[in-house]
Amino acid sequence: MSGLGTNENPGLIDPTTISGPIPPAFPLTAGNLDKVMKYRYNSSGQNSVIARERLPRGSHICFIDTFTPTPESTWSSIQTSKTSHIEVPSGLVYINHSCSPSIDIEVYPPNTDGIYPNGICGELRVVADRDLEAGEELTFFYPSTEYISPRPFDCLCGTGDGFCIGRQEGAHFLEVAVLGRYFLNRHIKELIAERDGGHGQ
Ligand SMILES: C[S@@+](CC[C@H](N)C(=O)[O-])C[C@H]1O[C@@H](n2cnc3c(N)ncnc32)[C@H](O)[C@@H]1O
Repeated sequence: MSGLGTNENPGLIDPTTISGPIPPAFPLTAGNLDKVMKYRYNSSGQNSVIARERLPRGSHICFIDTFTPTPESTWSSIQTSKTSHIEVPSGLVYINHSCSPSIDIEVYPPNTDGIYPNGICGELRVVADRDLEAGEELTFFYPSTEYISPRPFDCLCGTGDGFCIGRQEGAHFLEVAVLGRYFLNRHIKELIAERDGGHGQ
């Protein structure tokens, strides 16, 4: 998620344009997300999403079934293949980036007609190596979906020097040694392999 492109997500306000809390634009009841998550305004001045209940590592949280294809990457879009992006007009847009994420987002690419089979373009799962605790923020590693983020930002995830990537700009700007710590989507692995002359992950 990121960017300078035109935001086609009606009602969504860029948190960097206003100081202070902005009410979330979407009710969590849409898509029954309220069963598993709640909103919280966090200490970094960002809207965020937290877990309602503890969920075991690797478990399914929800599918992404409410989305709008968008022609270019924006500050709030998610990349679903080398060439496709979606906006999510739901509570999922408030999931922040972390260098020690609590969830993975696996995206499914559209077919050659730009259609997402079964109307689903991705799945949210708890990361494979630790449980998600009740009240813990849902975060994912943005470079796991984004190859080049049009609006980079200084990361406030707080995981500390030596682990936090510092500036989130997309996977293109990260070394394989760093990327290798994370779940990565297929299009990111392929783009990194192309970047590195076929010798990527
Ligand atoms: C789609 S929004 C996520 C929701 C956002 N917190 C909000 O309140 O609307 C993506 C933006 O959130 C901010 N953001 C997300 N994760 C961040 C992080 N770890 N550190 C700093 N800013 C972050 C950045 O401004 C980024 O462009």
